[in-house]
Formats: sequence, C-alpha cells, structure tokens
Amino acid sequence: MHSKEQISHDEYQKTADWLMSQTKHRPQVAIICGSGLGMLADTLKCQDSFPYSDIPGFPQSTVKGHAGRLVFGELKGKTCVCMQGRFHMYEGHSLCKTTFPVRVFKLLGVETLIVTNAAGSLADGLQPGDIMIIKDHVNFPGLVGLNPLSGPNDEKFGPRFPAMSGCYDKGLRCLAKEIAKQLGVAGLMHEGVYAMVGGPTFETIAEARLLHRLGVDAVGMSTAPEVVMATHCGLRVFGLSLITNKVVKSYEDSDSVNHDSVLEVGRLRSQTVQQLVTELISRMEINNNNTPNNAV
Ligand SMILES: O=P(O)(O)O[C@H]1O[C@H](CO)[C@@H](O)[C@H]1O
Ligand code: HPA
Repeated sequence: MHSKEQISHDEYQKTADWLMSQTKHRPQVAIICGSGLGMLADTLKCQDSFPYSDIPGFPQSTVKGHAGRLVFGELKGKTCVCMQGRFHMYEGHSLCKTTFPVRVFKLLGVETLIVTNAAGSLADGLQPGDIMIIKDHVNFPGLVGLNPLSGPNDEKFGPRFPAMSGCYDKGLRCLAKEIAKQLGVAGLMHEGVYAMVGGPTFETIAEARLLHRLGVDAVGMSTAPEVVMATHCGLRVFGLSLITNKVVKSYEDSDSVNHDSVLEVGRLRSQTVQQLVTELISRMEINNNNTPNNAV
C-alpha cells in the first residue's frame, strides 16, 4: 500500500511555489516539531503562518500535540520554517505524504533540517526529561520495505541508492554538545540511537526487551522517514529526542505510558529544548548552496 503512491516533482514544486507566493521568507533551516514540542516555533520573529489545511498538497495533522501549522520567521539572523505538527505513518498517511514537506523544504531552498521527537527510553541511563542527540537510527519499517523512497526514483532529488551512514551531521552534533555545556544542561544531554517503530501501539514488554538487546537507546513512531528523504536530497540533518518516558521492560513494573504524559514532559522541558535549538541555529554555518532558484 505504501509504495504505490507516488508524488511527482511538479506536485512538490506547486506547493513550494504557492508558499513562495504567500511569504517573503526564504528559509535556510527547517524544524520539525515532535509531540508536545510545537513551542519551538514561538521564538521565530516576523512570523508568517499557514494552517496545513490552507496549503495545497499538504496532509492534515490528526494527533493531539501537533497543531498543524507551518510557521516561517527569522531566528538569530537565519530564516526558518517550522512544522508545528508532523505526519505519522500510523495516521494512515502513505510514507510519501508523511515526508511530503521535506522535499518542499528542499525546493524552498532549505539547507539544514532539524528533526525533534518525543521518545521512550530503553537505555538505563536515559531518564524522562533527558535530551538525546540522535547519532543514528534504526528504521524498522524501512528494513521491511516500508521506505518513502520505494518506487521509481526521482533523480532530480537524489540517487537510487542513497547512503545513510552519517545521515546525522557530526559537526552539528558536536556543536550541540558544546552548547549544552555552555547552557549548563550537559547533565541532561546524551547521544544515542533512535529506533522508529510503526505505532500507534506502545511497545509490549517483549518488544521493549528486543529493542534494548538490539542496542536501541530510544524508541518512537516518526523521524526516520523524514531523515531518509532529507538525506536523499542532500539536506544536512540534526535530530533531537526528548525522552518522555522509560519504556517498561519488566513484568514486575506496573507503570504504563500514555500520550498525555508524553505531552506533559514536552511542556516541562520546552524552555531547555527551545534554548538548545535557538543557540544551535544561531551558531550553525550555512553554505547557501541551495537557493530556491537552483534548488533541484
Ligand atoms: O515522534 P513524535 O511525533 O514526537 O511523537 C511521539 O509521541 C507519540 C506517542 O505519544 C507518537 O507519535 C510518537 O512518535
Ligand atoms: N514508544 C514509542 N513511541 C513513543 C514512546 C514510546 O515509549 N514515547 C513517546 N513516543
């Protein structure tokens, strides 16, 4: 089902052209806000914002904690576009639709994509409220063929067989660690491997144990398809997981996770995540090698 739907270059371009006709902002950085992290858009100055329902070709957000707005604005000298709400495979979107905005961002001239998410921790050292810089991911749906790049390849965006080693930029990961130290939040910061599962069910104990044994540090139901699409079309990627819960790994443990508690941790840590992302954007170098005119 997921591999059959194809979106043509023209369709992405139409959406990009519509957005460029509605705003003067030409973003260099795109941010995708995870569950409960929509406040990342609040720091943008001179905002132009568009409900997804007004944007031609855009899917709709259906998940609580994902407002469904695209916000353009300026942040510390960089022009940004921020998705207040992402699309998940479990909402019934095809993977092409789930990742639709990423190629639109490329056509808008974006160079760097910042992905954020809420995730459950499997690693013993990761506590709720901690922040994990994503070093790498395991794309479980992708491993069994549910990949947004399945189907005919569009060479205008990237190659048939894109490498995914190094898809989370090392320079940005180092910069984020340095910033965390300077902000006095290094104690909350970790680096690790994120795994995407299909959802919408949270993990069984047996699944949690399996993921833990496989070396996964944190698990969620998003991000990997966006990063695959971004890497394919040459965007630089930085990823952050806010750890919102410990995944239950013991049959003796009576805790259980729910989406409201996931959102609550987002609210509690919003300021710290905001500071980190703002500083990162402020200090990152932009190469300006993807202006809208020569984008793809
Ligand atoms: O990955 P984000 O969108 O942050 O959301 C995470 O939180 C939701 C579950 O509470 C799931 O959608 C999971 O993927
Ligand atoms: N599992 C999967 N997705 C999640 C979790 C989790 O424990 N927490 C937030 N998103």
